[in-house]
Amino acid sequence: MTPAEIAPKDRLIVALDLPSVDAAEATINRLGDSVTFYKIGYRLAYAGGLPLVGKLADKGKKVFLDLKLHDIGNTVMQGVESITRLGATFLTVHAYPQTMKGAVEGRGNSSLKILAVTVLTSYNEDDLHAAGYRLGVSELVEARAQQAQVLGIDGLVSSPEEVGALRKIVGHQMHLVTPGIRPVGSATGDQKRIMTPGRAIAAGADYLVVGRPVVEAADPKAIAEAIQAEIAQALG
Ligand SMILES: O=c1ccn([C@@H]2O[C@H](COP(=O)(O)O)[C@@H](O)[C@H]2O)c(=O)[nH]1
Repeated sequence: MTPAEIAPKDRLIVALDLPSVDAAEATINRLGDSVTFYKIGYRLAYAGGLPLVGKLADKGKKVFLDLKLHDIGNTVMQGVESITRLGATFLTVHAYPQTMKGAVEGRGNSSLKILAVTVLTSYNEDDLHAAGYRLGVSELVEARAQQAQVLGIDGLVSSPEEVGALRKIVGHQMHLVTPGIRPVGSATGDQKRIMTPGRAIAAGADYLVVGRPVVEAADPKAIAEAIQAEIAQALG
């Protein structure tokens, strides 16, 4: 399936940033058939959440394993090789050349898709400067996208603000996945480069990652469905 063929509903990835497998399963049950794609990150993975990848896949759901790996190339390669057996659809690594090269080797011919995290959505120009980078956000995102493409990475994680420029660089061959999504009226939290769901899709994002606005809502299903409706409207 090309990114353009993804159904509006399947473009929402709900981040299960919850403290336990029980809490995650309760949220998954409340979301029911509405949500087809889940993200498991540090909080849940380190609270015993990795077996949930296979359980969700067995139920026909897709899983984005957001482990943001970064180590020497050989270690990344071996780690990714192990992760190919879990049943996830997407796995993140940080967009450093050795890391991306190792991840592509470890993924091999499996169905796992590797996403490179370009610049975290909680970073702005000052944060990058404080971390020792000379390039600004858009320059670094674009440079990393070019390296990722050459190395055979399957997709990119960026804020929706960079998606238009990224699409011009990588065309439709790579999945563009954007956290930093905030429906109108949602708290920003620690995110700095944000957009509403409709604007992110109009900018060209393939998938939107939404955590707190859904999982901390009084009615997560109603919020998820409202985001999916906004996605459908933006796709026209
Ligand atoms: O640049 C990045 C990369 C990953 N994330 C992850 O996405 C979700 C966003 O959650 P919200 O509650 O909607 O802010 C979270 O799991 C992050 O680890 C990101 O935000 N930015």
